[in-house]
Amino acid sequence: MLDYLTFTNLALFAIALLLFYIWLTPKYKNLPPGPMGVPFLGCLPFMETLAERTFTKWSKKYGPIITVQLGDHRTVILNSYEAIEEAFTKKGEKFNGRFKTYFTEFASEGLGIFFIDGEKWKEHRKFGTRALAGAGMYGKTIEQRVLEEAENICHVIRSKNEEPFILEDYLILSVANVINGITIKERCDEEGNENLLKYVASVVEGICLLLFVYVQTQKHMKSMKDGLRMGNGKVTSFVRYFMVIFLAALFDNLIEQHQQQHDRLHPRDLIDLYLNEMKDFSKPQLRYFLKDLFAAGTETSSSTIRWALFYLIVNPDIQDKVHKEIDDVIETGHNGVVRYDTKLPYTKAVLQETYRIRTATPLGVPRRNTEDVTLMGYFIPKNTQIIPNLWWVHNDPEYWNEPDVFKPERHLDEEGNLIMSNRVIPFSIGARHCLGENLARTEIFLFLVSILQKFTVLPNPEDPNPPLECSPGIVNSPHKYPLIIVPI
Ligand code: HEM
Repeated sequence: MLDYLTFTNLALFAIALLLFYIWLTPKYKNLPPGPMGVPFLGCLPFMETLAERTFTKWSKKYGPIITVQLGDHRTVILNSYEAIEEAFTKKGEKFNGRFKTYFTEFASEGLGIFFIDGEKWKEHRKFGTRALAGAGMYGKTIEQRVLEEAENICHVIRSKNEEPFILEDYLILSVANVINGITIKERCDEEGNENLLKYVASVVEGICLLLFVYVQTQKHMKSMKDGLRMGNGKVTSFVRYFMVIFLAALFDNLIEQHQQQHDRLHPRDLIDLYLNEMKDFSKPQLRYFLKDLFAAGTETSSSTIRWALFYLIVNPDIQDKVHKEIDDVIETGHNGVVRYDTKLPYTKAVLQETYRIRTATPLGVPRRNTEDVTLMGYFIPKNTQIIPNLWWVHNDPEYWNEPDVFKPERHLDEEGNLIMSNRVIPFSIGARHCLGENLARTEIFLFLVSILQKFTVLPNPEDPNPPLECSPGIVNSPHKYPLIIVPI
């Protein structure tokens, strides 16, 4: 009898909860169609590890733009180039917001550039675009900085004497040091490198842990403490390095040094420029701005270089062609200087194919529409989470013949000239596309060419197949794999 009563009470409670949930959920007419979810979690229980694949599956059923409830968040997935273009380019003004979650607010405190919007974003975006191009700074050009770091990587490779080693550890530092050079003038010394390595490692760890589901369910956490205990304390250490130790200690010291030595007429780096140009200077805002540049620019670029090397290992004929093109074009042998505008169409096609086949951020970075808007005939209420499925744009067989095959030739015309396809959009599009796109393209190209100008990248005999599977998370990074790199 008691069991029967308990069961009835529980069932009534569940029904009441369900009705309450349905009552709470706002109803809109003409939303893009999509799958039904379950109360509170929405569609999260039906997601596979690689969210981009699940969205693509649903899109095949419901159309190129779909509504998916992810935990608390009403989300619209843009699953075709046309949908992304209409939203981010043609109606860009309305889609330039960033979607805010409990996590984004906690990680940014509403500062920096990545997670802000409105006038403050516009001002920092304008400033950041000029600063990352080195405009208005004294000293080396961006290209010189990148080439110095690329040379440094080549020294490291030589020092390994053809033994297998993990390139990633050095690559990520070199890429971070390029940003260092632009933002805080100096390359890190050995001690600085250690700090930087710890910081970058924790960012990477954090990025991997920020799996889709985790980000989407923040509101369901009992408390922040519970949230931070997830992942065996890794999230805690990530947050500690990310926000407290590294940010406050390193960046604040640097900002103060810059303030003391400030020479208005000779800005050396981004901090000097910031002190010169930004009307309402605030140390925390600058600290988070610097943090965003490091966090956004390290793992993405270094992963892309590693993917390119992995694909060249499994396609030695393609690597031979790259070597031949570099030899033919850069006349003075292995010490010849390469520039970003050096005409290496085949090598650039290899990179374009790498950007396509292993999209660094398969789902971009979620945006938010700042007002009610109609998109492809559907209504999208203000403050909806908007996710572009960049991975599918790069892998849709309607546009890419055999999308799983690495074919640089698909990006070349009959005369061997590079075709810049508007369907390869790893940096996203519109006014809020990647702020570091030019810097990233320059460093990825110059690092790759500098390495292949001097070395051949070989499979490791102990494990001849580099891991090519996509990894889940915000950034699609390759797994660690010891490379053997030998002089030509
Ligand atoms: C392969 C390398 C990279 C890829 C694939 C990449 C991709 C992206 C993507 C997809 C976004 C989101 C854009 C959007 O909302 O539509 C983004 C934003 C951003 N990226 Fe990158 N990125 C790379 C490298 C870099 C580098 C080197 C930097 C700077 C040092 C950088 C700084 C940023 C910043 C600051 C944002 C936020 C921009 C804003 O909100 O206005 N990225 N990136």
